[in-house]
Amino acid sequence: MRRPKSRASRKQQKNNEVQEIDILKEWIESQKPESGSNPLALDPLKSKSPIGRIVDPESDAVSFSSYAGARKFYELPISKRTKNGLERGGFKKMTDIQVASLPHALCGRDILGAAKTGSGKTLAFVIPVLEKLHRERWGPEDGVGSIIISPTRELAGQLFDVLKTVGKYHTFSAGLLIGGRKDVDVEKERVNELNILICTPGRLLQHMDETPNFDCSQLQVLVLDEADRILDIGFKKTLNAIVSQLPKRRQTLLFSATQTKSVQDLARLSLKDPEYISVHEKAVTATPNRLQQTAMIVPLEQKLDMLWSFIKAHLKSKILVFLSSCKEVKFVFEAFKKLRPGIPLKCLHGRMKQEVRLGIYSQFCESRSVLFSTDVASRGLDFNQAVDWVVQVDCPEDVASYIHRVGRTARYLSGGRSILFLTPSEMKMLEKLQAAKVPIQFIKANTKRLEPVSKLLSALLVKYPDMQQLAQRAFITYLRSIYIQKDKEIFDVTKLPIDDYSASLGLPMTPKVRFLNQKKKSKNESEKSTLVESKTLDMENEPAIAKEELLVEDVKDNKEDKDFLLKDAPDLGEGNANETGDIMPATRILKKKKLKINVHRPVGTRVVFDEEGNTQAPLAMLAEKTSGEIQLDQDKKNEYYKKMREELKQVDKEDKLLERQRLRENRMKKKMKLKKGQREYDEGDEEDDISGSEGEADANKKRKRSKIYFHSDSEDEKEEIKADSAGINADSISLAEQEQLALKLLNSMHS
Ligand SMILES: Nc1ncnc2c1ncn2[C@@H]1O[C@H](COP(=O)(O)OP(=O)(O)OP(=O)(O)O)[C@@H](O)[C@H]1O
Repeated sequence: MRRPKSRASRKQQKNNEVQEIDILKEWIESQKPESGSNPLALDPLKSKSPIGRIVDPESDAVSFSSYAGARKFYELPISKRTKNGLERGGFKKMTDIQVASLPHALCGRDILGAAKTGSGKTLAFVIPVLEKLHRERWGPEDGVGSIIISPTRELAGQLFDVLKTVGKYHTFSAGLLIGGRKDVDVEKERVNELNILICTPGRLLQHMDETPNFDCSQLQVLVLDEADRILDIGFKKTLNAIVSQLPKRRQTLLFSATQTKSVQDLARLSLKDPEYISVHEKAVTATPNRLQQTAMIVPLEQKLDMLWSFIKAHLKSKILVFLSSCKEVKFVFEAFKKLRPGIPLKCLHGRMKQEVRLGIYSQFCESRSVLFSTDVASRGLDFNQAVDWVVQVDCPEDVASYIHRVGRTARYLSGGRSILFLTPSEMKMLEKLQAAKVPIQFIKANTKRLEPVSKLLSALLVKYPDMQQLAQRAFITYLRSIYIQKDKEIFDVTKLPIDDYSASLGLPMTPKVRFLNQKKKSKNESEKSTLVESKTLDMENEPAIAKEELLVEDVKDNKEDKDFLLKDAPDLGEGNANETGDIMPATRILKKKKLKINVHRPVGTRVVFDEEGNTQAPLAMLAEKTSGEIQLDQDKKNEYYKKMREELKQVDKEDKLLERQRLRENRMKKKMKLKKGQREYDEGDEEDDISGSEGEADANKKRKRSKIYFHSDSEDEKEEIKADSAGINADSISLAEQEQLALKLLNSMHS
């Protein structure tokens, strides 16, 4: 048991510390590296040279060792507390980025640091943070002294662990502020007592907006890890709002494997003559040397076959698989889990609960398994036991994204391998990677060893109706992810074999993809071309059953659509949740939500009941189970579809009749409105207005007209909704009367 320290020894320790701080300050100031110099280019210190304060015994003259050429942590002007923490973490020799940046950062300069993935950038900013606050003798009453911002919650958690290790012997208080945690009220009570905050942008801004007396006015050091990501358009508004509340006099450290050089970005952070430290700029490759990278063409419809075969062939490996959407991750995970490949499977994406996310992350750190993930795991994460393989099933959005994804393997001194699946239309990506110094080898897929999985998936979808929904959503969100990509040289949704892709997921019919139809429509309008369309996009000619039964783009799906839009939309600051899942503060103006009304929805899901009254998937009734396998008789299936088509045709006929009648009524209403004139309409509006002031009444009117946004399938329906929202009561006049009136109107117009 440790004996409590006596008052005298505590006093002695304090004096020693004050002395140490004075020496550190003097040492740092006297041996500052020249601004713009590269410490990595200097010769290392001689092994037996004295370190720190050197007193000449003869003349009593005091000098300090040069720290710019330091290669080991103990050669740096840092406190004993930090040195002990580093030793505890097993850190002795510095990595290149640490050698190059720490001397500049310790003397208070702003840093723009770039180095390959897994090269030790975290310590390059954690050490200066601890040292700055230590030298300033920061205490609990001083409040927030440093803020470290990370783009994802998992990465923030990991940074917090590093801070805890290296800062173990310091007395600062530190807090992890990330979205998705329920204890925000507890956080609010304590956040003002914390000295170091590690946070995701959304949660930090939430505290700035909502926590009473939240004060960052004394901030000393701001750190942006994965700086290019935090500075990009997705976080733009949030970051601008954060920075506007921070003092301008501070040190700013930016680190990433793919650093931003945009002057505009840097201006937003008001950096002062930053040191641009890019240790691997002249390196032959942009990725770690121990990483073996391959790419191969995999047609879209074979991706799952290839992935399944790959997993089956690497059952003893730790594999990280990247897919482009949460719903794809969910579907592939659930489907492969049911097919039991013989290795534990896990999945990670931004729509999972925070505790589950952290649980999965730490489980994957500990064990050999396959983790299916979105880009939420692409940056910064350092999985304890090395990842053997990174498999990119869906093409990354750009070169930077590729570099971060593959960077989850081959970290520090370990090796690793990666494979990228490219569809034939995505081959341009290979050129872009090679141009960006990514040494990637193109290989041919060995199709002989391919284990087709789509038939198994079809059977699964019949057996588990929920899986069918998941597959449909995966299908649509994948197409949408391609559709919204910025780089149209690589991503062209019109080149995808969507029917084959749908079949490869086990889907019996290709789901309707509304945004593709819209794209098709607008293309036709702009080109004013005749109706020559590729077969793959001709969804209108699909059998009626495909339209009705498999229509899956419902309101729920809009959530996922947002997920994708986050990638390139600047709306992170205005939506409710970003990829990190952070809740955006309510004080900002919320964008008016477009309400999607799916006119087909009531018949979108066909519910069939078995004899006991349980719901069943329509095709499940036709399936037969022979020797444990589920089989569908093709004739029965065809017959079933034929019957359904006929039924639907009949319903369709009736619907069309009704629809025509409704449209006629709408046209009448419109003309009526025109005739009655704006004056009458305004009067009606004023009657409703109870605001009292003219200005407000005006604003109210505007609001009334623009408040409701509808998204409907047909222009006609939009017209109908607009008419209704303009307050015209369709019941107040009969159809016959309306027709008569319209005729009169027309006659008077032509006479
Ligand atoms: N000086 C060092 N000595 C030994 N190990 C180190 C040293 N510096 C860092 N490491 C280890 O190297 C691994 C990668 O470090 P880190 O996570 O900081 O990389 P990074 O450059 O931030 O990567 P990324 O770009 O992917 O975020 C970690 O496991 C870390 O503990």
